[in-house]
Amino acid sequence: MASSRTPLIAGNWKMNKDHTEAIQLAQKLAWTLKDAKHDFSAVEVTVLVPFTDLRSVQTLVDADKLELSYGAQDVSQHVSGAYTGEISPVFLSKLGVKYVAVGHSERRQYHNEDDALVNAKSKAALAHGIIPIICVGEALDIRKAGDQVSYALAQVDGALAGFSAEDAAKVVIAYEPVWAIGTGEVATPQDAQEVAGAIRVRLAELYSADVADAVRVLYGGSVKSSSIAELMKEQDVDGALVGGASLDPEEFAKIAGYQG
Ligand SMILES: O=C[C@H](O)COP(=O)(O)O
Repeated sequence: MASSRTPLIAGNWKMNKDHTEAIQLAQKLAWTLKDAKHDFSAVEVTVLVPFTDLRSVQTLVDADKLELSYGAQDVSQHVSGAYTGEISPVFLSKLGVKYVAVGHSERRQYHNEDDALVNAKSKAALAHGIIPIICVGEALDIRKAGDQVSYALAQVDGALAGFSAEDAAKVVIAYEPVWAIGTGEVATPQDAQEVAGAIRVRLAELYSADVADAVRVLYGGSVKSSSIAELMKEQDVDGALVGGASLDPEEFAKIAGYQG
């Protein structure tokens, strides 16, 4: 990755860990990172936790003055009102949330989220000071057809429609090929670079070289401590969105410490 961007290692806990388990996991992660003398200014670490864990994690982070940041896995595009079951970006902001995953493939698949909704949610997050981690990536049939780049770029175009350059520069984009999520089948570093590089070129076309340079592009899909270092050698891969391995604090801390 280029040195101007701070790498981000984000753990997506998905629908795992209740609020008491969340405290234990976040605490264990913080201790493990501390023991490893993790330099948060060199590699940022965040955990995206279930909504019901946020208050507990916030309390722990505040009480222990942890450098670990935290976020949510989804957000409503609305601020308030008759939207049963939705969580407002205002609520997340009040809980000190730094990041929110938007358009994860599991949301797209199980909740029919489309690019227009991803766009609206990303705008809502940014409007309340929360950085969206916008997820894009192709299913296996699209990869087999060789259309992975055009597919991901269309998702990026849709997610960023109407964004100012200033707002676009703030987002994080996670390239997560669906066929690599939870399957143990990690994309090769070259696969990750192909799409991450194309996303950066598109950002330069849509906005400017400065915006393209500012945006962090993560790779996600079966990332482990054994695969992260090679992925991070790629010029346009600026970090990882880690699912299963983020539930093991020692493994996740090793991923975050990939340089060491
Ligand atoms: O958000 C994370 C991704 O879906 C990757 O999950 P995974 O590391 O379990 O494959």
